[in-house]
Amino acid sequence: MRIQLINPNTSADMTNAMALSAQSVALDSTQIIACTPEHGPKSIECAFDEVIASAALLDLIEQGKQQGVDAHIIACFGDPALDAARELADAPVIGIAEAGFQMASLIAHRFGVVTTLSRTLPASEHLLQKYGYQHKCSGVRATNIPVLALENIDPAAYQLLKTECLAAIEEDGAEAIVLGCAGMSSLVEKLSTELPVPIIDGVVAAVKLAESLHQLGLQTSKKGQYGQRVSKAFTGRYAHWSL
Ligand SMILES: NC(=O)NC1=NC(=O)NC1=O
Repeated sequence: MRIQLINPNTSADMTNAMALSAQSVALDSTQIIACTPEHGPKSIECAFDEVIASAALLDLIEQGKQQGVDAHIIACFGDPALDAARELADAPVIGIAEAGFQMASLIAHRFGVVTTLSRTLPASEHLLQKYGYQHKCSGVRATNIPVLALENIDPAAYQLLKTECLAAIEEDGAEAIVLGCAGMSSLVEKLSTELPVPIIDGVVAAVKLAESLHQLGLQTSKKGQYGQRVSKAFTGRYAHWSL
């Protein structure tokens, strides 16, 4: 199968790092097609970043659809444009936050989320409520590590991340941890050896969910919410979306 792995920010190094994680768990028969938008923010850390990134993200979804990919992964913890992408796509579209929550809910009574800037906490809390996992989450914690500081993370920042994970476990009662940023994907192995609970990265969780859906022959339902978008004209830079 072919999985389109979309990093919605424009940092190619981050795309490459998450592609390595994805490939490390993918079946031999799975091809990971990693892509980065040409336009948009270098990282997504607030509502403005997310909205701007979403337009280019949807162009990539359409590109993947035309290429006939078997699944799309939106590899940003805010799951930006996930519903819109599902209106466009026929293949499954998986957001890494939803994938991480789902995997955590299968192996722990309560899981914690440890993310980047504190201003992204409401977004994570919103997704927990939207997906129906609020009752299984022991709490969402921020490290205040900027997304791009996760690339080649320095020892002080890593220690900060580990400390928040330990606090989630010891103070909040987290029995598993979902890492709240695609940029943390390369840190799962090290954290897993140093922390007493399962550590879940939404990127690799999304890859395995995509493979399962493909093997079961399940695609996005086009009835109702994710049915074809409403036909209308678009103007200016979005004229290509006219339907
Ligand atoms: N919580 C986050 O900040 N998530 C993210 N921002 C990005 O640019 N990529 C992420 O995964």
